[in-house]
Amino acid sequence: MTGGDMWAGLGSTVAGIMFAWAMFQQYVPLPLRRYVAKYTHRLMGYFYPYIQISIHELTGEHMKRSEAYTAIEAYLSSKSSERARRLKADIGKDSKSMVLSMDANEEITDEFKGIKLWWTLNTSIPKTQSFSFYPSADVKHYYTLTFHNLHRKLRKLFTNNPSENWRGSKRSMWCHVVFEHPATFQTLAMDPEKKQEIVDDLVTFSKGKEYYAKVGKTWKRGYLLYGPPGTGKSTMIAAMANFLNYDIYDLELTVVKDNTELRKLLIETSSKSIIVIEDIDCSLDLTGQRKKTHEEDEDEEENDPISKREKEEKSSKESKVTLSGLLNFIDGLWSACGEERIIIFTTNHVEKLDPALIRRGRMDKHIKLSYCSFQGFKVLAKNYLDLNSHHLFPKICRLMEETEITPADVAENLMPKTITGDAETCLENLIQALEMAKEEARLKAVEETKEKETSAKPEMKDESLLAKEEAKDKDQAYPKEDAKEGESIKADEALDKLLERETLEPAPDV
Ligand SMILES: Nc1ncnc2c1ncn2[C@@H]1O[C@H](COP(=O)(O)OP(=O)(O)OP(=O)(O)O)[C@@H](O)[C@H]1O
Repeated sequence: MTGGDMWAGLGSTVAGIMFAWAMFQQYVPLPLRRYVAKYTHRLMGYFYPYIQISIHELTGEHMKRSEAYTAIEAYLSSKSSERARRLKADIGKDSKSMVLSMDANEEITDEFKGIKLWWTLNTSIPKTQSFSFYPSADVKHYYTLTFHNLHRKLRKLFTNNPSENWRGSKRSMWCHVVFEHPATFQTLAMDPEKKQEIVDDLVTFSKGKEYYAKVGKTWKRGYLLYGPPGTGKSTMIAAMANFLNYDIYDLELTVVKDNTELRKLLIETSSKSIIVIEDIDCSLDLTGQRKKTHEEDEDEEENDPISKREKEEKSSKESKVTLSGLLNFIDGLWSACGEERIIIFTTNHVEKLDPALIRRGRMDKHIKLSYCSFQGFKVLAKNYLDLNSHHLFPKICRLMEETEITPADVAENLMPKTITGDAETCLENLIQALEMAKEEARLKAVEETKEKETSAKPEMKDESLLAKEEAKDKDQAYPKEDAKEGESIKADEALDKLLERETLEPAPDV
């Protein structure tokens, strides 16, 4: 086939397609055309793995300029002058400077959190004007943002206590950033069986839509994560979110004004999300609020006017969320708005929490995160040093049985401190840290025993003094008429000696 034949063949194919398209548009009824269009789009979707988002310049009934369009224009302004080939010049707001922006049908490549994006400025021309060469006032502009389907769902981390650079809309009480924590259940140092149990629980929950509907329960689940600092509570939340592909709402209770605001925040959370209240024991004086009666408060205030004023000032700044408000948040009627939600409380002091807050049904699963076990260490050794075994492992195992160390401390020691730092040095660092922890624990125990002894002694002395005073009182109240002065002095001396002996004897263990 010659080049000329090929071009002639291609030309007639294109003409054939265009003719068929014109026939289709003219003679096929609209509902059928729509039906065909719908399925062609779906089919195209399999081959075209990109997502496109259009942001139109004029929106709404009154065709007002969209805020989003203006924001994108401003955002792209500097990028356009650097990267676009065809630029549009305009006079700036101050009428002195020239503002450059991308021209119609121009494309700019951009990057967001490592994801490649394309911005295009498009024009849509009304059908009646399609063949006019002159710009028309009816020509509408819109930006198109294109990115790969893979990045369609970026997990988000929301907060109700944002710092300056957090994004959010004026209407929402939550602000967000893209959630990018790398933690997974694989990298979590924990006993494998316990870990598997949690994973199974999450899978059962996420597939439980019908089950929850059948038993008449809202599709939500509460987890209480408790344990000492550095045992992986926050890390586990991140692993859960990554595993389930859920967003996280990090609820800072101390900045929530009152129960009404708490309810509003709850309503604004989306499905497929984890709502977290970290350090719940520090967030609110929940136990105090319940136990302290009103009368007690009044008594205290009357006795101390300064404390009353201080309290008033403090309470005007502090959150007025109450325990009952929080209980309502977890399982009140409003908590049923939305589904597939997990609520997590974390605490370092589970014993401080009001039992009502963490009873089963509210916090369905209580997960204790504890000091690092040898199994946990092996996970970290694999993560940090790519080691499955080492001749120092048995020593580490023995030390871990003898002392307590958090996974955070183990992780810190397993991180090479220099570029040339090898696995052996890291393991030796860990052994050193374990030996230090063991020694510290021993010294602490000695210190505690001493403290117990000293705190027990004054008590005994006090009791003895009391006995002495009582005896004296008795003597004064019922003076023995026949007792001679010398005898009474002797009795006192004997009592003193007795007391001296008692205070010198070691105190019994309490
Ligand atoms: N179980 C664990 N598995 C893997 N890494 C862990 C684990 N626990 C802690 N770490 C490491 O220690 C760091 C601190 O842990 P994390 O913040 O999750 O602890 P926490 O229990 O939430 O502490 P806190 O109570 O102080 O908030 C993490 O960034 C992680 O690198």
